Amino acid sequence: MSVIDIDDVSKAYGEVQALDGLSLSVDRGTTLGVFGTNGAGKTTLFKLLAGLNRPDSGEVTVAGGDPTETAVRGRIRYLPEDAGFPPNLTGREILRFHARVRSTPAERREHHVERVLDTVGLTAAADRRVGGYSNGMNRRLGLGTALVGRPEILVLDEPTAGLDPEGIRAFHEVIESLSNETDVTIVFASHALSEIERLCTDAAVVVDGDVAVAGPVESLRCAAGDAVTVRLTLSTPTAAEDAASHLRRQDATGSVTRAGTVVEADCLPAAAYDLVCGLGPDYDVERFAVREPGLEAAFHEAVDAAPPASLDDSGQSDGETA
Ligand SMILES: Nc1ncnc2c1ncn2[C@@H]1O[C@H](COP(=O)(O)OP(=O)(O)OP(=O)(O)O)[C@@H](O)[C@H]1O
Repeated sequence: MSVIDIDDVSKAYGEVQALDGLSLSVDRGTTLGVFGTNGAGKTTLFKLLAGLNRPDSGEVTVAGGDPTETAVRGRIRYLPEDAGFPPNLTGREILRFHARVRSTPAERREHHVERVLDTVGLTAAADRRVGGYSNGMNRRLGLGTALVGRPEILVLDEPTAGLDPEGIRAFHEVIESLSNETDVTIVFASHALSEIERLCTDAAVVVDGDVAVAGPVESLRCAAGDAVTVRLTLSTPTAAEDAASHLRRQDATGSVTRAGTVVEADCLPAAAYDLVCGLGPDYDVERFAVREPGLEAAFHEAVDAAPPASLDDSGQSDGETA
């Protein structure tokens, strides 16, 4: 059953058409990754979902109602890209405040705040002023505020942007446990396709204010084609060029490229290991790996298929501002 329905929605900022007839429906319990080019309209879409803006035309329905209505908005949590907090308050005080605003009963408030701190890994830093928090800690606190009061729908705008690998791992663990253990619906924007492949059941590619392609991650991956890329590392550039020439003569290979000691060849999955073995002992292959087609291929297909944005006299595309 769908919990988000976006029907033919458009939104402009002056001359800039940020969303252009976008439609999308999201089932309850889905973890949806939204990705696209810069300025494609993701943040604009998220603000509509969070009830912070209204569309110029079309309809946005979240949890059965209009997200600009207070009762519906209370079921949604939006974490913007640049969530900021009063620097003099501690993490615990900020979460307490959110718990109070969201009507968590007084007798359960402290316990709830404690649990949220634990979930986002901020227990040790709970009583420090957030002015001294690192960027990663700030992002985690932002996620914590979004989790207060057990929301039904989480809308997270690039929550891992600017985080170090440890911060990204901590965020991934929170999202994985939320999607495995609850039926919360999570919509998040990311430029990291590997993150979407790892965490999401579904993905949507937004291009020029519209959804270019959407569906289960697995289907998008399959639709992106069957070819795998075999990546070989040889001991010298000369050896790599010899191996590349050998591979180019094989019927099973598609495109073959070489850069330094690395050779990449496209082929069907079943042919990958035969190709490597076929190089035989004459070629000193130091390493090899097989990369499967992923969302990256689906993304490029969607972007390439979208009609080009028209250019104005200054040479800027009409989907961008200076
Ligand atoms: N308040 C605003 N005033 C004017 N133009 C805006 C405003 N907000 C967004 N835009 C424009 O609308 C378009 C869509 O912006 P939006 O922020 O939704 O894209 P995005 O996909 O989130 O981009 P990014 O990946 O770079 O964060 C862009 O051309 C942007 O410059």
